[in-house]
Amino acid sequence: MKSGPLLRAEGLVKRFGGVKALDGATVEVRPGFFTLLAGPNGSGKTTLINVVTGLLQADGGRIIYGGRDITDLPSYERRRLGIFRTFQTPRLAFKLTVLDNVIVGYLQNEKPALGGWEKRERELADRAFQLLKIVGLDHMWDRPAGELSGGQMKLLELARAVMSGAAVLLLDEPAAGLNPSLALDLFKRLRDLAKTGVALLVVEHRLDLAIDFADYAYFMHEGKVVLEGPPDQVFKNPLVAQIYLGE
Ligand SMILES: Nc1ncnc2c1ncn2[C@@H]1O[C@H](COP(=O)(O)OP(=O)(O)OP(=O)(O)O)[C@@H](O)[C@H]1O
Repeated sequence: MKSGPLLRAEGLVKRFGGVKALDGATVEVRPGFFTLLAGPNGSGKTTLINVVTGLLQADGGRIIYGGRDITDLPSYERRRLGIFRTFQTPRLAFKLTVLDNVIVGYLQNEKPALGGWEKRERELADRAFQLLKIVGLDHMWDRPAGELSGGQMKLLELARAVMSGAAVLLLDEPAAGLNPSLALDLFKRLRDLAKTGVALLVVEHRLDLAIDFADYAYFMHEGKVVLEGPPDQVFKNPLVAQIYLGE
């Protein structure tokens, strides 16, 4: 059974002086779905993510999350409701272990009651370990996070975000700087993470690399969504080549 959208950004408009970075873009993300956001340089992908997280205020359109209009909510409120983004440079505690970095994600959000703490600790460690398995870092659980590679740090950050209660995760070019084989591995992990029920919206230039892993794709051009559908169909559409060639 397919679930409905958890978040819908509808008719978004964002201007920077004379530039319309977003010109009526509409996207939806669903729990359990890896949704791809592609398009050439300057097509508005990063701006869309910034508007959805509340880093930028939209000039038009609205954002509906879990049935609620969150267009005017500040970014920290959106985060509290479960809308997370990751940053280019992972924000980790490099001296703490990989496992503790995931657990810290939970503790940042909630302080369990003192009674029953030991049981709780066990549960949290189990949950954190499950997430590490999904992102392929379980074998590194007791190593300091600072020993991970760049790609692994990104995966750890995602596991921590899910542990912190992320329901929607927005990722801006997570595979930037990774060679194609590592990028494929990352996308496979992202697909597995989405399957746990989180809604992923991932900006990626290299549409062909993500095709086998994403469930749905949007293709943007000049602030608009010009194509959407199954990733392989979007990629095959002649408009994609035309737009990239015309860049
Ligand atoms: N803070 C800003 N001030 C002025 N113009 C901006 C700003 N941010 C983005 N723009 C402009 O808005 C348009 C969309 O930019 P955006 O960064 O969203 O595109 P993008 O698709 O993410 O591109 P890229 O793939 O290069 O990151 C571009 O023309 C860009 O120059």
